[in-house]
Amino acid sequence: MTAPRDDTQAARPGTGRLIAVVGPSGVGKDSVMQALAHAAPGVQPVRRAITRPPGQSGEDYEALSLDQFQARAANGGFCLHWQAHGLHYGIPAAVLDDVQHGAQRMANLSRGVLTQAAQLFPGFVVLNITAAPATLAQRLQARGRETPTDIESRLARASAQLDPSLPVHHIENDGPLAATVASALQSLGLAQHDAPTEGQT
Ligand SMILES: Nc1ncnc2c1ncn2[C@@H]1O[C@H](COP(=O)(O)OP(=O)(O)O)[C@@H](O)[C@H]1O
Ligand SMILES: O=P(O)(O)OC[C@H]1O[C@H](OP(=O)(O)OP(=O)(O)O)[C@H](O)[C@@H]1O
Repeated sequence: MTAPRDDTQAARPGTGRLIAVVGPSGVGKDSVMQALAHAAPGVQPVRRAITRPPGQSGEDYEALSLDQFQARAANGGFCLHWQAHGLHYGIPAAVLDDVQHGAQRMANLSRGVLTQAAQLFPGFVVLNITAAPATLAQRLQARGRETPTDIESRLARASAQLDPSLPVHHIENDGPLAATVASALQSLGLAQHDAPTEGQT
């Protein structure tokens, strides 16, 4: 079953796009997305479904059991889904409908589904965030959501390569978050607009 389209996010057909935010674990994807959403309210983050226990820190997600996730996937409830870190992740099918109707959305995706996502979504772009390995290790330890063993395996996955044919904006997040967000806004063309204007539907 598909949730109804969120018309508060709708713009004009032909203007929609999905910004895929990618990068290694701990690089700052969720932090950058939260700050971008604040700075550009017309580009809201996607709430992912994840087979992660509820109530863990970080992003706002829909916690599903494996059975719930698999049933949702079988019913066409996701436009994209993948597995990583021993978890299943899904992007609601309604997000594709929203973007096809002109909305701008951003989603934390696996680098492994970018080629598929580029074929599905109109206006598809990638925001690839990088940071030094020592920065990643320090941030994952400080975040404290994963065990030391999980952190090791996340760091081992850090250097996944991107398909060179994708439209990619590269951003470094080794320095202050505000500087990274300013660069991302500039690179994505969101620096001066995208705040909803009065009367806009
Ligand atoms: N520029 C930054 N400077 C300092 N800490 C940061 C910065 N960006 C993110 N963090 C912190 O690093 C940790 C990992 O960030 P997070 O957004 O969860 O990364 P990801 O979603 O890529 O795994 C969090 O504790 C976050 O507060
Ligand atoms: O294939 P990759 O590009 O390596 O990505 C694998 C997964 O890692 C991230 O998950 P999650 O947000 O749960 O972890 P993170 O916050 O530690 O990055 C990302 O959103 C993917 O779901």
